[in-house]
Amino acid sequence: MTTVRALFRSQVANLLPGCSLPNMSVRQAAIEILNRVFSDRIKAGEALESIGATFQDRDRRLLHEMVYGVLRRFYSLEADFSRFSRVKPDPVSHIALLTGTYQLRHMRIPTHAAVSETVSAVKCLQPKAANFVNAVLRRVAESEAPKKLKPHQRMELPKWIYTEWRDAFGAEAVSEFGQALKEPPKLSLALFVDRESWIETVTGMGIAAVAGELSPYAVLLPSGTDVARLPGFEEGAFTVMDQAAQASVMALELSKPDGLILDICAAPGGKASLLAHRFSSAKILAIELNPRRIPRLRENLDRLNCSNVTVIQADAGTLPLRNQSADAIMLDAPCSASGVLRRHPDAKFMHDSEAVERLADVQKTLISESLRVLNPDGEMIYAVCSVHPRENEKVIEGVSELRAAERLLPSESHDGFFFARIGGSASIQSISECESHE
Ligand SMILES: C[S@@+](CC[C@H](N)C(=O)[O-])C[C@H]1O[C@@H](n2cnc3c(N)ncnc32)[C@H](O)[C@@H]1O
Repeated sequence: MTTVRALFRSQVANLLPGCSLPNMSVRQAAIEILNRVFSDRIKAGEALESIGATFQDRDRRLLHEMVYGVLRRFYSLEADFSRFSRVKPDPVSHIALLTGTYQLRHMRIPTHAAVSETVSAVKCLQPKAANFVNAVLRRVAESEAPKKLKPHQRMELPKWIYTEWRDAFGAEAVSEFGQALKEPPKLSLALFVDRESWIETVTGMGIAAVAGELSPYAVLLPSGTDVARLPGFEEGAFTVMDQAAQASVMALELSKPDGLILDICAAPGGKASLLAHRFSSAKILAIELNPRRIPRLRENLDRLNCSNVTVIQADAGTLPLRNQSADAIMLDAPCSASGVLRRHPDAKFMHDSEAVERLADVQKTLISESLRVLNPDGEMIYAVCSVHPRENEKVIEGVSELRAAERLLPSESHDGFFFARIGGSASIQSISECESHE
């Protein structure tokens, strides 16, 4: 299978003198960031944070829109310009054509500027390709967007994801939620103060805020709302968290109000903060493997006034805890993030089908280790922000004492999410054992 990464692997842009930071143009920076995402699997947010920091506000917003726009619309953009290119473009030209076509089709930038500025960026990065990119973009500008696209291009999904979802959920359902995945999401908050009066205050400021239906803590605001300007930000009145993720925390039951809850795979702390507010008499242990993510985790928990949470750095595959010592567990396992593509469209390019298999193995290991430390009277939630059946029901196939499982497919008002409630005395039968009993 040709993955996007294989296509871009061969080349990282070699910058010419005068083309590097701080002289980089917005288009050049967009090409550089996208190249890092496609070839090095650097997260778009991280690349934008480092390269984007050198730009003024207006240019930074433009850069953000170009990068995320290309990531969201990659497949239709590629189908569009490919009609006018007889040769396979080199990596820099490929990304420049995606960026130029995005500006022409989806941004209110005059045609002349979209083409010439993109070509100038190519002159810096790959001078020999400038004429080619210029010629193709001119043809795109003179033509209409293609009327016919393949289903995976229409849904802006890699072909393997489209096929897997079509087979699992049906073409109609995929086309419905695929539409939601293409658009930037609403801002979803978990609010820790009185919801009704906060919504009233925000509505009074001219911002349309509504209560979310999946969690009593959820509030939805228009996409692009500036979080820092909302009342109570500094005081920790809320955290940004999709309402589907909140629903997974709301599904957890704790039999002993002052019991010990483990929040496994905790950074940056969204679910830990909701657990802390929902179970204010409980002791919560937030466990995170990656030491680089721990300062942000602590900072968030401090801002959100979660004094009942202790953070530890540990591998959830071998927890430093005694058997049956926890009363409840929230396991938010690492996954392919296929349910949050509208928020993180770069996730389409980070994982291939084989990676999903490897992630499913990790998820099973973490469930098994969680069950070791869980009290038989307690319960755990297994949660992932992916809707691939291989990371959902397949992972829990051999688990006994499965109390409930829910998959929320992405929609306009929430991300895609899966969570399962598992009883503390559950055991795991391996898949091969299940098969041999059939
Ligand atoms: C989906 S994110 C968790 C989001 C978090 N629960 C929240 O609500 O904000 C997954 C996290 O798991 C961490 N992680 C991955 N493998 C882990 C392991 N073996 N043990 C502990 N943490 C792990 C990652 O570093 C990452 O921070």
